[in-house]
Amino acid sequence: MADGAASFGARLDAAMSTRGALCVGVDPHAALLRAWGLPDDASGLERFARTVVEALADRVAVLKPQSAFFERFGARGIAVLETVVAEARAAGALVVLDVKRGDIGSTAQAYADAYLDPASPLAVDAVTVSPYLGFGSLRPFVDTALAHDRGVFVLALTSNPEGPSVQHAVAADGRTVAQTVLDEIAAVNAGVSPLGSVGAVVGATITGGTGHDLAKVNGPLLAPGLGAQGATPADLASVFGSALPWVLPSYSREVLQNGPDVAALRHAADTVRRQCASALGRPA
Ligand SMILES: O=C(O)c1cc(=O)[nH]c(=O)n1[C@@H]1O[C@H](COP(=O)(O)O)[C@@H](O)[C@H]1O
Repeated sequence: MADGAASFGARLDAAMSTRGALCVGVDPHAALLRAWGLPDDASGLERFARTVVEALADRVAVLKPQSAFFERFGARGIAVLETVVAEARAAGALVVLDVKRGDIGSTAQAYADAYLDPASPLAVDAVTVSPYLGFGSLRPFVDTALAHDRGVFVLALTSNPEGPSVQHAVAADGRTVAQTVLDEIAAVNAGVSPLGSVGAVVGATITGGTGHDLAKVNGPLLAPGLGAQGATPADLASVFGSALPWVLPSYSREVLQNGPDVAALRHAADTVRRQCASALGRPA
């Protein structure tokens, strides 16, 4: 454990206990900026993202900005992202930057330094990463995260319909590609209590009993795909089975479409948090 702080897994576990299991994505789609009456430029981006932070950062466990929506405004967009990350963390939310990185090891280290070293201007609590250059290529992310009490969420069973063509492919030893990813995560998290700092991304849309062993991951299971992509809290039990205690449900558009009214954003987040709590068997 670094810096005398608690591990990301421990901080997330505590946040899910005190604030409830909910991640809200900060996804400033152009269409949402329009719907909020904002210009599709860096000033509109800033108003949008800071309103979400004002509404939700003091009450939800996790905020998850989607990096591309900030990057599309260049340096000004990145400056907004830095502000949003700092304000969200100051208000007590954990920040997971959805940036889906993955590269050869030497370059992966530079990405890890950019997002997971507290000395970086863009340091966050955790990032999303892609294992499809081989799980071993993620070692710099995992090592840097653990050294600084940060986390990573590794794409395993993504919510998009194209995912299974790669992730359900069967490797030489008979496991699916996704199961090999889940097993690698489990190995990193083995023996860690209360929760490992390496999570898996498992879409709530992955219904139909895929037979993957999620319970032994011993880390958080980020579950996007709820709301706008069609999955509902009622799907969580069949997708996650005995792994329900580790599920972190994630919504973006379903909540964001209620802005810019702060009270309406709070009400929407509270509604989905309660619906998910009931599905996950957590206190409301
Ligand atoms: O890593 C992610 O966050 C992610 C993984 C995945 O499998 N599916 C998925 O939708 N996401 C992200 O989660 C968010 C979903 O947004 P909504 O569909 O509006 O709730 C987007 O920012 C996606 O990029």
